[in-house]
Amino acid sequence: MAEITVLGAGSWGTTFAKVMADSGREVTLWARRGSVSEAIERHRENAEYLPGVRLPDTLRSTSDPRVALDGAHTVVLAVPSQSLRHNLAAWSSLLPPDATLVSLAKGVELGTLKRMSEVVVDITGVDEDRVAVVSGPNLALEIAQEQPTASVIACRDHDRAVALQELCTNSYFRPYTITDVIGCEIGGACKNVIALSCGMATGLGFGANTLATLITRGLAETARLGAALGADPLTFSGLAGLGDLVATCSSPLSRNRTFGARLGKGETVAQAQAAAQGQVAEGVKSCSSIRELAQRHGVEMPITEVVHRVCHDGFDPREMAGELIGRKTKPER
Ligand SMILES: NC(=O)c1ccc[n+]([C@@H]2O[C@H](COP(=O)([O-])OP(=O)(O)OC[C@H]3O[C@@H](n4cnc5c(N)ncnc54)[C@H](O)[C@@H]3O)[C@@H](O)[C@H]2O)c1
Ligand SMILES: O=P(O)(O)OC[C@H](O)CO
Repeated sequence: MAEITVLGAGSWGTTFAKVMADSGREVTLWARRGSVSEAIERHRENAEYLPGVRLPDTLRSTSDPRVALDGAHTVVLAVPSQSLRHNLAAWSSLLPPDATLVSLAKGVELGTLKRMSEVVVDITGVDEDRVAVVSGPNLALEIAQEQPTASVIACRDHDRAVALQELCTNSYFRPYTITDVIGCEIGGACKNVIALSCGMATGLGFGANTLATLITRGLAETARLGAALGADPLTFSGLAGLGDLVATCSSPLSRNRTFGARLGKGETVAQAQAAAQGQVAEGVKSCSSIRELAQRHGVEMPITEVVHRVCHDGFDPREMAGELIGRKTKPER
């Protein structure tokens, strides 16, 4: 049906489909619910996720994955991390041979502790050179409003990353390429957990010093995990590391930061979950898988540890500061 297919019509899937359509490409967006694809076709709007954003006429939408995937040379996966395996298993036989598979999800799978590109390889059996990852300071609504933004495309196959870069470069979206898939994915997954901690700090009434402390030490523990997994340390000072961390930890648009702020103000996890209205705050689940991954590799991640305890063990966010500040003193690096 189109040269590019985006599977998942949430905030980011819809926005990334718009980015590629605005880059002059034919894009089909698959939505789980027929009502969403019909509304996009009829009204050029995905009102639930991006109210007020007009979608380009060249962006088509369907709820039939067979129709969506027919003839695509690039398939973009835009469903939440913990549902990727299940969804991809259903789509696997429909994937066109040789298509580039692009992951937008930022998380680490519970149980397997795999990054999203590893899940893609696991399910489809494709060579890892065919899998690309997009990450960076990319709050969907700002990009949908065409605010200037940069991003990173990571793929072990540099030529494939450049080809994808050409497909999604336009007047408001500037993607860079890298080959460090591990660093890109670890940066994207960990920043959600650090954003939860920043949200908690904000909800508790703490100011800029606390936020800067969490962002900087959050970056340090993310980079430690990345190094243990074989990432390039420089990736963490780039858009998929520091860039995404700063955007997510500072913006009220971030679902993770917002979720954390609700906890900091005294809401329960269930209340914060209900307030999210089905939109995914990936860090709530990934704090557990990242913590386990860190333990497996002997990496210390104290902020992730505390976030996990708040989200899953009933730890009171008001105790968070004492817990982190009261740790044994040590050199900065
Ligand atoms: N929203 C952003 O600003 C943004 C930016 C960059 C990356 N991301 C990442 O992109 C991924 C997708 O995020 P999003 O913002 O589009 O999420 P979202 O919550 O807005 O929507 C997710 C989409 O997946 C569908 N979905 C939800 N659960 C599903 C399931 N179990 N099976 C099949 N489909 C399901 C929803 O119907 C929706 O279409 C996440 O990993 C997120 O971290 C989001
Ligand atoms: O809304 P969040 O917290 O899922 O963050 C969105 C993007 O990942 C920011 O880059």
